[in-house]
Amino acid sequence: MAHRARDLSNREIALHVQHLVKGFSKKTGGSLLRPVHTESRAVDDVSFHVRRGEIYGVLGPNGSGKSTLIRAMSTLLIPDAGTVSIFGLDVVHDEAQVRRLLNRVSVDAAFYKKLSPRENLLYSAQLYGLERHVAEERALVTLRRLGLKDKAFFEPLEEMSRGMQQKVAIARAFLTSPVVVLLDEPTTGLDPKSRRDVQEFVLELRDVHDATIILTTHDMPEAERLCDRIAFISGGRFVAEGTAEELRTLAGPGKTLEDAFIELTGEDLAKDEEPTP
Ligand SMILES: Nc1ncnc2c1ncn2[C@@H]1O[C@H](COP(=O)(O)OP(=O)(O)OP(=O)(O)O)[C@@H](O)[C@H]1O
Repeated sequence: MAHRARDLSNREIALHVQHLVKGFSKKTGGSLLRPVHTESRAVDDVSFHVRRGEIYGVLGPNGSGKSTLIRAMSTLLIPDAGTVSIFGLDVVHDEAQVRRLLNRVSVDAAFYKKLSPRENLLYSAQLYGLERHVAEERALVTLRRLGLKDKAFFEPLEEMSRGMQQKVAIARAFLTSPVVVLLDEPTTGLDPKSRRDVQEFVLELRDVHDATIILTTHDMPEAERLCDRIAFISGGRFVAEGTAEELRTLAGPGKTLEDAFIELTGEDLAKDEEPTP
């Protein structure tokens, strides 16, 4: 399951996050007319870099800041402080150029549910300025690769399982052949077959297309299988970073990645995990 660490030290830096902070204001008391708001940091001074062709995992429990981090990296949220750059381009100042290099896949992907994957993907292709036949061919190749039957391409999305919809979201993200891919919990809630299809696709993206991938997960075996390096996030902060082996070693001889996570964050990831169907 665990793979040997690859040496990526001579590769260029694809993504560089420096002292990133993003907070949200929440109503914590007061009255209807005089509410009291408190600012809490969902991402609290996070710094890391990812090299070209690397798969970097951010592992943390519910509410630890994973999605906020992904959204800030993908230009959807403006950081309160700190910077994110993709191949030297700043995600805030060079947003249009960054969007050509990067795409995000998340479970909250918006689709026209009464339309088929084909119709949804062709609509997105039009927004991206892609030619229809190029987009259709690319989407079909990705969906077949992810194990979706051709006939599902023409059925309404609302009739599809969550796993199938997630595969369509992945195919949409790849219409533009992004060089940096942000995958926010790509396999959460998927059945074992779909989970494996998605994981194999992620490895193929790295090996065949030289993509740089940042993924968030709750799933320890997934992080060990896919990621070159892993960061543990807790309360919006990175508490440790390294290869799975380095993180296990931090916890001591004979320890698992889960032991390391509990020891370093004081939290138990297993309590969040959705039962595998
Ligand atoms: N739009 C928002 N407005 C207010 N608070 C928010 C918003 N988005 C996130 N938060 C808060 O920020 C914190 C981090 O949330 P985030 O969704 O980034 O965590 P997560 O690790 O992705 O969780 P999950 O695994 O459940 O998706 C939480 O306390 C959450 O309530």
